[in-house]
Amino acid sequence: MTATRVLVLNSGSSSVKYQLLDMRDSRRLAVGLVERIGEENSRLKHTPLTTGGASRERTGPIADHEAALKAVAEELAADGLGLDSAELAAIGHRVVHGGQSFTEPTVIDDTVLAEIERLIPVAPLHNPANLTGIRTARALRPDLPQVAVFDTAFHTTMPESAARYAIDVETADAHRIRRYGFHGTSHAYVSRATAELLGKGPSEVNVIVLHLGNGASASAVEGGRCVDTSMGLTPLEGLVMGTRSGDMDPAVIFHLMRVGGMSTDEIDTLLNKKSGLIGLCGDNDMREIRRRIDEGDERAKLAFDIYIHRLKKYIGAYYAVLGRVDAVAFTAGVGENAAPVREAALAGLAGLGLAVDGDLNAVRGDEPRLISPAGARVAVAVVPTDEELEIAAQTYTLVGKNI
Ligand SMILES: Nc1ncnc2c1ncn2[C@@H]1O[C@H](COP(=O)(O)OP(=O)(O)O)[C@@H](O)[C@H]1O
Ligand SMILES: CC(=O)OP(=O)(O)O
Ligand SMILES: [Mg+2]
Repeated sequence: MTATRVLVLNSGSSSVKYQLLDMRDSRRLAVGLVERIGEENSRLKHTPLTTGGASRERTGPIADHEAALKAVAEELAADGLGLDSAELAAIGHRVVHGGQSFTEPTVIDDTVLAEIERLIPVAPLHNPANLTGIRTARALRPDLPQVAVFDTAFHTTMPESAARYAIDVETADAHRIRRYGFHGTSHAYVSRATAELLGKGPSEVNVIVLHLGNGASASAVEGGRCVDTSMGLTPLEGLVMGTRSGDMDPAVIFHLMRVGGMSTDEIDTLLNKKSGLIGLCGDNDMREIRRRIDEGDERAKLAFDIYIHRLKKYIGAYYAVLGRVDAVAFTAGVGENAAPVREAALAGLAGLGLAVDGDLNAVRGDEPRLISPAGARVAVAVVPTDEELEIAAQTYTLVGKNI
């Protein structure tokens, strides 16, 4: 029997998303999510897709990522899809920061683990969770190839003019300070799917991809290659996010230290966890913000307006970077679901050939779809991302090569 299954683990700071796929036809056998890890009210939702069985939920405290993965392994085993299966070919892991060391999916050994660990200071919310996922999976199946697929990989094609900060070159190089970019698996998948939606090959189109989840980033993709993206050394730069500030004058930090008396760690927490939408209005979920706006809440409205203003600036910037834009693609939790965000982000941009059709924008669905009016100069699309499928495909291709 040939092993054709891949388990994908996407470990976030407080969650794990997972999928088990059969790569003969990219079919999902099981999907699930563990959220609020480390809190009292953790939740595991597991959906087996082979048996037609209903989703199962576990609630109650799940202390850490190791406990989360063990619970996931138990749920899979209960459906006869356990990690001990001979049909499992590999486990694919999302790893957020690969620095300059990793530009391709990589089979994980001790050296690779050490490098992911070395990069923790530049992805403090993400790399530790990714590492725990890898270590736990390795302990459960030491014989199986474990593959790391890096968020940063797709952005390594950025030219130096976009990747470098305008700071002293020697200092930057000594500390490997440059713009790496993140969510690359999503930007790669969505830019390709957008080309397909237009009936073209990836090399034929220029696309602005707006990945708007809890973390959010924009990218300019020219003929299938990333030429700029909004996140930088860490996933803090760029757009306004659920809990992160995105762009601001770096002198705000000196000011908070000198005048505000805050420590480095306090400022780190402020900008990564207590800023963005949650810092502006107390909520980071766009659904809740829209509900509050409908009730006339001024703070929620201001938070929304700041979010949209930043998004619009990046759309304009990447329009200029690309020169010719064939499509703008919205993706991830907010991009796929929040019609008012899409409408507001492109409002007033008809002069650039950008517009949203109100009726098409209101349609919900899981398939890639156009929301621009017929005959528009630039296509505007909603393209659901699938980081797990992309990670599975890259993992399976790499493992196939190594057999
Ligand atoms: N129906 C919806 N309407 C508006 N926003 C939504 C909706 N569903 C999800 N979201 C937004 O999507 C976010 C999560 O996006 P997701 O891509 O899953 O993020 P992450 O992978 O960073 O956890 C939520 O915080 C919420 O703001
Ligand atoms: C890199 C990053 O911001 O990821 P996420 O959106 O999953 O937090
Ligand atoms: Mg995400």
